Amino acid sequence: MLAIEQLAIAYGPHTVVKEISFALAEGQIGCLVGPSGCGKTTILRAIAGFEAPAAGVVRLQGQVVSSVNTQVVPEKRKVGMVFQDFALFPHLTVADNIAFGIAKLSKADKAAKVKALLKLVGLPDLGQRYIHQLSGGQQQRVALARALAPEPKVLLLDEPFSSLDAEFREVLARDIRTILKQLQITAVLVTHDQFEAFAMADMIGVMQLGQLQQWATPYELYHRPASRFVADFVGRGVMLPGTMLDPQQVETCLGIFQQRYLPETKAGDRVDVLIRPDDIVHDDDSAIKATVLDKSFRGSHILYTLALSGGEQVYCLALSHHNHAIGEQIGIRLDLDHLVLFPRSHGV
Ligand SMILES: Nc1ncnc2c1ncn2[C@@H]1O[C@H](COP(=O)(O)OP(=O)(O)OP(=O)(O)O)[C@@H](O)[C@H]1O
Repeated sequence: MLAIEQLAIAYGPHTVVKEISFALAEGQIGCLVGPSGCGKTTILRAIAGFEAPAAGVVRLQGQVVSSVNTQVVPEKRKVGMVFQDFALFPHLTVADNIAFGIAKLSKADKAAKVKALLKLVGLPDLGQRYIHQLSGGQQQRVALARALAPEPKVLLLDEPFSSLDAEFREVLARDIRTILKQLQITAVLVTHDQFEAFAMADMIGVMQLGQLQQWATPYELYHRPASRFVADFVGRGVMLPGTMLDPQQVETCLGIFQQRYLPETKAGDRVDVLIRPDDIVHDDDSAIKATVLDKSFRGSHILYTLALSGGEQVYCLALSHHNHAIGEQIGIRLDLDHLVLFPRSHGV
């Protein structure tokens, strides 16, 4: 449905998007995350037709809509957009805002469509309100309905939830995902918030300095980050120093761990092992003890920051009835499904 192939975009002498490729099938939701200025919005603008590529191709439904030689105008692309600031018209009612992009339809068709969209986004009775009479979340639902009214094939969402409370953001992201899946709309979301990306996306692209570091499912990104940058950017975790005993075993202060054969490593190599909070299990019977440095209550779980005997710090996500005080020693063990290793960065 949407394919980006070797896309490069430059502003004057600065190439801000560098040979990026990814694809989404019909109804799939992709998400671009990365630090500020890494080129996420520029990619959305290229898909919408507002930026021309310096190299590469954008395809929609198999057809080239952007290349060095081709640039289909935005109105002809069947691409809808939802922005961070909603860009709703304050002097129009909710219903008129939604009908804005479907002026060509008959009055009856327009009314029927607006009614159906209001129902779809969960605001069936608010058509006659004005925008200032709505909450931020309701306004964002109206912005979504307005973007969906012309029946786009692809929907682009640029930080659509960033002005909403963190807690509410995830709920709205899940609701919008359900709506997009119901309509089988292909969508690309740009966000700073990885939890929002996890809640919404089938595929996530992590960008850095105009390059796509990894394009993968949320599960793969979290558990098999392709680079140290992705490992640091996605999810919480620490790098625990380790030494390779052979290409299949690594020794750390938490024990010796087996892993799949890594031909590029040899005995004696120093590595960093990625340890996520859910890799460390609280276990009173374990001989390995750690001191609670900090704790953060998360409802069902507590996120502990622990100091190991050698001074290294790790996180541990424990069920919240395992309630321990700061300064207390608790037993832990490492429960790794697979190891993620990177060459030691500082040569320590
Ligand atoms: N119209 C423009 N002219 C020149 N440079 C631009 C223009 N628009 C964006 N840039 C630059 O291109 C780079 C990528 O910008 P872009 O807005 O795509 O980043 P982003 O990842 O969306 O950032 P943010 O998360 O802060 O919104 C930045 O260095 C930005 O300063």
